[in-house]
Amino acid sequence: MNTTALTPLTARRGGPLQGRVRVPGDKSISHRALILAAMAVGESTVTGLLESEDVLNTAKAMSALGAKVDRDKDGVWRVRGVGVGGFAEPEAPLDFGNSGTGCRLVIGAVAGCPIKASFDGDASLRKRPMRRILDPLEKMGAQVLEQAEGGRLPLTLQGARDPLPLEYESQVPSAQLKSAVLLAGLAAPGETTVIEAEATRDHTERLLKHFGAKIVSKPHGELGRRITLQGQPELEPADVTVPADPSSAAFPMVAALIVPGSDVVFENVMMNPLRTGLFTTLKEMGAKIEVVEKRDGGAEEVADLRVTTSQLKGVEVPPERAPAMIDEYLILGVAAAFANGTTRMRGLKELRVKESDRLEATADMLRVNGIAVEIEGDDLIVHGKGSVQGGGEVKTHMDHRIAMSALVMGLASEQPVRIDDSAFIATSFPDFTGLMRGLGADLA
Ligand SMILES: O=C(O)C1=C[C@@H](OP(=O)(O)O)[C@@H](O)[C@H](O)C1
Ligand SMILES: C=C(OP(=O)(O)O)C(=O)O
Repeated sequence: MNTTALTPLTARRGGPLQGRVRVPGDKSISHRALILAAMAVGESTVTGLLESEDVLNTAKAMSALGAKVDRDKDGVWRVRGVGVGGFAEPEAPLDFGNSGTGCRLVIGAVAGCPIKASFDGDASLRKRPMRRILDPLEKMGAQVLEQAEGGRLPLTLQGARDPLPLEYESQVPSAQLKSAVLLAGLAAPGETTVIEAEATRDHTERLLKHFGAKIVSKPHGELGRRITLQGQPELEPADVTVPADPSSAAFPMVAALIVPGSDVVFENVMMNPLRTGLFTTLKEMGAKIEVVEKRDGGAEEVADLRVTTSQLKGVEVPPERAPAMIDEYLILGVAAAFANGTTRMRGLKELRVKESDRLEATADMLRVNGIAVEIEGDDLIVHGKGSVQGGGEVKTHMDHRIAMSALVMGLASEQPVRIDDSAFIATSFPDFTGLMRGLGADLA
């Protein structure tokens, strides 16, 4: 990513948004499909892979670790895997750019192999906590040879020669942490168990099953899961079809809700209940989101959704919903700004350790555009007035979701909204501006 030259972009109020769109493939599933295919024996295919910078960095890492990764002319990805424990030592440091998911999951996968590998990322990723995954991985036999302060990137890991299984009670609600331990556990004999107090997205579990692993997930306590993986399976190659990413759909969806006269159909959106917290919240706010058709999309249920402009009202968002919408609070902040009344979003601690401090960033994005916002502990409180003044310039802090949220806000605010840099949108949604312009958005 070229971080020297900034590429600002401005969103202006215009006509209604209308049309039928399919947003790109789910980012979480795309990373996992590549990693598991690289750990299977034989050739897997991935159709509908999200071809964004984050995912392409994972694809490069899989090649550097010895898998054969190719893209057909028709866009299908073919991965010839090396088997569990079979990664080769990479010649150069693995660079994950802006991607926490790619980096943490691959560290987990490498931790179970007897190789040394170095991991790095951009300035945003270098600030993010890695100790949360390194602690359990060290218990499984991996050794951290070099690390920046606090266990951050860049770091060098010696994977375990004889990986140990682990029973791990996770202290943070993080699917990346759960996945790192499970991927390391693939190479360990016996059972590796992750206990989470609050269930997080379960794509790793679903895909592990799809690739032939034995894995059982049971309820644990009121909100949690206990997930047990049988180690040392021979993963079978599989075909994965990636559904549309609900976290990407969130941006044009909120745009359709707040731009007067809009009517947009979103095709094939993944409806995994551990990802649809935003849809639930928007409906509670009065959003017209209609399920046109539901289908079984293989490992995940998918639906076509029709979204029409709606007058929204403020709501309270409970903390236990956070894992099912952890990446959606920025765009929910925009919806809340256009709602009538106060929206209180509770329990947002994890937002502080994403690509940026998203709790502060959401507050700043809204404040520079005339919205009254408070942060109380881990809660974000947005005082919506039914309309937004706009006119602000939003700092994006190398964070794609700030960039897209601020642009959506500008499509319905009285004055245009400008972002300082649109480059990082490419990490998760490379054709965001093209898709939005196709619906009628004024982005220039
Ligand atoms: O596992 C994943 O694919 C992801 C998990 C979440 O991160 P955490 O595990 O850090 O909560 C989320 O924010 C990220 O965009 C993708
Ligand atoms: C937090 C995100 O991704 P990652 O952790 O993979 O950088 C995100 O996409 O919002």
